[in-house]
Amino acid sequence: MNFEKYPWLVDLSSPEAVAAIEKAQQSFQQTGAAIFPNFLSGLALQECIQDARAQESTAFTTDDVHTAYLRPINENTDPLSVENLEMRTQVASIAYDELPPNSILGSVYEHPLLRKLVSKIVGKDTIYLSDDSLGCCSINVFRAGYHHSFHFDESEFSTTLMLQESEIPGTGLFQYTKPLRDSPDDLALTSVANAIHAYANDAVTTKSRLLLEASSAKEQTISDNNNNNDDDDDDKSNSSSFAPSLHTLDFAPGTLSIFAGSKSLHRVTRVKGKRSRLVAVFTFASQPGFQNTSTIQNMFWGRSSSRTRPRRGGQKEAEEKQQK
Ligand SMILES: O=C(O)CCC(=O)C(=O)O
Ligand SMILES: [Fe+2]
Repeated sequence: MNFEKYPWLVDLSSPEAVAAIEKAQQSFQQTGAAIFPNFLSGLALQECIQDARAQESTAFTTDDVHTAYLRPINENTDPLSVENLEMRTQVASIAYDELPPNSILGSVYEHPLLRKLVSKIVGKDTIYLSDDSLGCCSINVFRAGYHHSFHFDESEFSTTLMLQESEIPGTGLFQYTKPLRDSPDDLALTSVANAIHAYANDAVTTKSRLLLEASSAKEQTISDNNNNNDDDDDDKSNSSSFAPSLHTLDFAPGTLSIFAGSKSLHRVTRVKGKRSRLVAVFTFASQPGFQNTSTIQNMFWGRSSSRTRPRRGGQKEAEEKQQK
């Protein structure tokens, strides 16, 4: 971690830390993400990039379709509903158990300070490392042509660390809406339909129901706007589609991003050029023992495992202490 750029990290109760955290909290709540440029730098960043490059060619590649909710098709709902709209994603991912046993990336993920910082920004007293032996801390590899369609994450809190940008600027962008819902039970159908309709219409093969949902959302938005004139800029709907605004993350190698992955709809646009886009994904949960479903494990790592994340020396004790 870059203690030169972020000296307040060593004391999160200092006035500097409180001010920086407050700013990040606001950004997280209003836009759906907070970023810390150069959070990792120098040799530590170089080592993470080297580990990622060493494994990228053998990482499992998914070329599959999924809904925005990353859930199986709901047979009880209209097949044309946006709930059942399947979009294509192509991405490779280096699983946690494919990283070297004592990787720097793993030690950043397990560092108690990172958890403390993320918990303050997402507004929780304590958050826990994921217990998923594949997806707790993985690296996304986006080769030329790869992209990740709009979705909400299964994991509650997502944190990413940019390692390597794609070669062609303006490609492989991480784009996200403000939080659209409070819990995974809320499908936020109208906002999701509007966003997909406005920004990813090429993904829509069967449009009729989506258009219907989007247009009913339009009516809803009009009446919301009539009742509420004090929206700030981010809340203003796109005038042509009434879709939630789409933000693009300002992402450079070493940038840490904390985003509301389970509440903000997000995607990665298609990558162009020879260099892969490499992004580490750290996942956290509000309860200990989180594991991804086997459907998600199979989709992104090509296998499923209920093994718990291996602990390094001292880690087991540190986590037990955290839970007390
Ligand atoms: O590669 C990224 O920036 C994040 C992609 C993503 O949304 C995910 O892996 O769930
Ligand atoms: Fe995601």
